[in-house]
Amino acid sequence: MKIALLGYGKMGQTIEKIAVSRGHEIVVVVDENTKEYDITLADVAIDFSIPSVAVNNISNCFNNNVPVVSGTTGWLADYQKMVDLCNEKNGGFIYASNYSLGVNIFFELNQHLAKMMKNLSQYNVTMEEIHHKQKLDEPSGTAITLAEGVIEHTKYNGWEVDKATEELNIPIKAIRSPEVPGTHTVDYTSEVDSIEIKHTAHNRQGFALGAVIAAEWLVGKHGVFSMRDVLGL
Ligand SMILES: NC(=O)C1=CN([C@@H]2O[C@H](COP(=O)(O)OP(=O)(O)OC[C@H]3O[C@@H](n4cnc5c(N)ncnc54)[C@H](OP(=O)(O)O)[C@@H]3O)[C@@H](O)[C@H]2O)C=CC1
Ligand SMILES: O=C(O)C1=N[C@H](C(=O)O)C[C@H](O)C1
Repeated sequence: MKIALLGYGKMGQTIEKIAVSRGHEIVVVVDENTKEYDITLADVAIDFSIPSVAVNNISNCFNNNVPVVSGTTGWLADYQKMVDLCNEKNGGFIYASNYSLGVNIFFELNQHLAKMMKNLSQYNVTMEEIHHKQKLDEPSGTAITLAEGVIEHTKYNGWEVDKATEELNIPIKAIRSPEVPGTHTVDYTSEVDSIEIKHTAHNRQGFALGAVIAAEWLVGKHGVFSMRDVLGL
């Protein structure tokens, strides 16, 4: 498979190693300094860039009939626009806030726990995400997905960073600490006890492997998909 890497930072470089080890070829690499590139050289594009360019990168793929796996976070206000463009162009698209197998299992666990807590109004939910200091967005995309999972099944109807000013918003604490690849905690606390679920990434390999597996899965398909589709969860 010929791959275009849109974004060649911490993730782009990790993805390159895993993709090559699985027999794929990197035919396009794009970073901040790239002036022009031919996306049509690739069978699939993998975008791990920065929030301000993600929409442009993804649109360029759809406009050139190249399926795209998007891992960039912090641009989701435009997600529906990209879904519409994908459908209009009959393209192939996967966005996931987190591509690691472990986090996708954690997402399922989070939803299952939220369903069980549905009627237990004595518990208040709080979340915490910890990431390296270079991260541009907060809260993390993963924390937003976790919050959406809780909101779907409980009394909560929104989220806020740090402190919640609305009673039914989930407060998400975003901590920045050197070198942390990504740690997420969901906590239910009552007067008498707490229930906590936590995922800790030890490095970026899980994210990168998941993104390459998603790209392998997407080639030849048309439509908008998720990691649940890829992993058959
Ligand atoms: N979904 C998931 O599983 C995961 C998502 N992420 C997300 O992926 C994104 C990238 O993370 P990470 O690799 O750690 O970040 P980095 O800052 O290490 O890398 C970002 C890259 O984007 C490049 N870039 C800047 N402008 C452009 C442009 N116009 N077109 C293409 N690339 C550009 C930068 O170029 P230059 O180096 O020249 O500045 C850099 O190579 C973030 O949004 C992060 O939240 C991260 C991990 C997992
Ligand atoms: O920026 C990162 O590093 C990460 N970003 C993703 C997010 O925002 O959730 C995924 C992972 O936590 C690492």
